[in-house]
Amino acid sequence: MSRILDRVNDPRDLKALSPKELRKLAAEIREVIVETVARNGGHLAPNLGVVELTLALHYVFDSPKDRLVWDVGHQCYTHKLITGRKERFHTLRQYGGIAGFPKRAESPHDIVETGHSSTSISYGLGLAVGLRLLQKEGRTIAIIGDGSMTAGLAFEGLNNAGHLREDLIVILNDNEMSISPNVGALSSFLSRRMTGRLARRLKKDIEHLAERLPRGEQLLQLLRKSEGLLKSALTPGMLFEALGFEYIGPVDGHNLEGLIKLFQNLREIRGPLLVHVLTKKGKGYPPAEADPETFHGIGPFDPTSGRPLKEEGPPSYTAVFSRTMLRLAEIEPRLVAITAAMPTGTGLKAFGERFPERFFDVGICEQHAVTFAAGLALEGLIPVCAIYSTFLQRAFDQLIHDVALPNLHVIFALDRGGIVGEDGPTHQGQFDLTYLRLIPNFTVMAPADENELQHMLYTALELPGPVALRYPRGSGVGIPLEVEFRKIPYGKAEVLREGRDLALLAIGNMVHPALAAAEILEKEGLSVTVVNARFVKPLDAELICDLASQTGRVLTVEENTLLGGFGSAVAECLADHRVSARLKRLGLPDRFIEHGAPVLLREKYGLVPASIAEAARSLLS
Ligand SMILES: Cc1ncc(C[n+]2csc(CCOP(=O)(O)OP(=O)(O)O)c2C)c(N)n1
Ligand SMILES: CC(=O)[C@@H](O)[C@H](O)COP(=O)(O)O
Ligand SMILES: [Mg+2]
Repeated sequence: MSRILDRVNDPRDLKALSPKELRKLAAEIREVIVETVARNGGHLAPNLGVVELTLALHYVFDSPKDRLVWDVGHQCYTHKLITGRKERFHTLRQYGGIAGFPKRAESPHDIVETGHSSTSISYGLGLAVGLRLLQKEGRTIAIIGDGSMTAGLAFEGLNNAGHLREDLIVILNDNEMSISPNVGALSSFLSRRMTGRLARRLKKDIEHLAERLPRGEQLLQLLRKSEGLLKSALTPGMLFEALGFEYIGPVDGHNLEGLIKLFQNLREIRGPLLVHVLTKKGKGYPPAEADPETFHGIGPFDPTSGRPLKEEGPPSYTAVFSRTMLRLAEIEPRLVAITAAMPTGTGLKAFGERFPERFFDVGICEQHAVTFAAGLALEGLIPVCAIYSTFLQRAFDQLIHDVALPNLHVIFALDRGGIVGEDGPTHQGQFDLTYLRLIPNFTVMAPADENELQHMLYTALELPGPVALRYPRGSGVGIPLEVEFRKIPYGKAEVLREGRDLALLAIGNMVHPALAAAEILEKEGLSVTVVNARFVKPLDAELICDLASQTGRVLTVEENTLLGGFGSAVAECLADHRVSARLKRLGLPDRFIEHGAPVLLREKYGLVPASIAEAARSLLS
């Protein structure tokens, strides 16, 4: 039987479909999404939750003339399927295939590249003003989740849009979930249950007050009459209306015909509008509905059972970080932990369960997380801020101004440093060594393996000022974890193997590939010194200069942009100490790294033993 999806090559094709056909299309789309994500991995639950919402938006609005801006963009699969990409959808997130996030190069329907949250309202407002000033036709619609709405940036956008009174429609996709259950006062405010309770409590308080006032009976009667008004004033609308938005909702985000009618009506309304849509994360696929956190972003799984196809292997760096935090918390009562809405991804969930008083999920608020940590440090606590490398970019000024300038002892655990893979350019942790290295007072470390990670975290507890340690996504190297914690000597690199011909200086997860490269070269009669640099800042200048003088040839390797990273630090060190040596730097080029399996990307960018050996040969020739 032919699918309705086969007849949809462009959003305009939706208009020819009956309500029944649209509902069937939604079911077909869910099937394709489940099947594809089960094979390739991806963001399943967020996408299953917005199938009807996406169809209704594309049915009513005229994309790309009307600008649909998806916040984060992790929920854009239905959008991709109906905007001419269904034939290539099976390549989702694979190297050379369709990206998991909106991508301008893929389609004119993808208005911006996204991956980081909470940008849609600001982007949308800019687009709306641009359309008006340049007298172009079109409406702007920003679709933002309740989790993403917790960020300051979203409120900066709302505040400005309410002031400008611009034609901007904000769709708040409220599923009461971030990746984990959504947190914070805003989340409670949005929640319908709280609204009812709050309304009842407020009514009781006012009645109590009225009883004690002169002419209180009259006031009470008035109050009883205006009960409906009071209730509506206490819906989430109150907040958005105060910010200058017309509030509509909450409405059922899975009632396709209802959504279509609503959007048709409000298409004609001008000014800033906020439509509060209630959806269910994982809708239509029972395992994802039951456990939306696991199915938020997932690797390949068995679609029948919903069970992940787990690969056996060493524990991940995240798991080792998680375990070490639990152990350190037992010996250091001042240790506290902060996550910006990523308790599971960063491995801090276990810490939160074991030490709820010492754990803080601040929402998708990296900037706040960093300054909040600074406040904790000012009072003498030792905060560990665990934030993915890519998301810490958000808090660059907070790192400099709020933490480093007052030289506060905050520890930054940067997970997902280097290549992350299938999430692509928005998520690669390719800049951290560079953006941290340039900040005064910072110590910047990267462990060679999971065992060194635990020792570095232990060491970080006693180092002065801000300390960052960055480690990669995925499995460790398989090095057994020593039971006793050990201090890493401050600013000291470690010589792992000695040789005459060349000094191979590696940082972080490039240390083991460097050792493997040295093995290859040894078989060819070339003798290489391999150094685990451990510190990007302070650099072990003495050792580096000695080795450069002895061998005359230095090869650096890092999984970071070559601009201003570890290799640059070595080049500066040699220049500053007037040591002349032939220097070659391996690392990521000055471009955004595309999506694809990490093993393919490392191969492509020359960060595997064979390429490191090849670079060493060319330096020696
Ligand atoms: C700046 C930033 N921090 C963290 C993340 C990781 N992240 C991606 S989606 C997400 C949850 C988003 O929740 P919500 O907006 O409600 O969307 P839902 O998945 O519930 O549809 C988080 C924390 C991110 N993408 N960007
Ligand atoms: C959309 C988003 O930003 C997150 O869901 C991210 O994809 C998680 O990445 P990990 O799978 O590496 O935790
Ligand atoms: Mg949500």
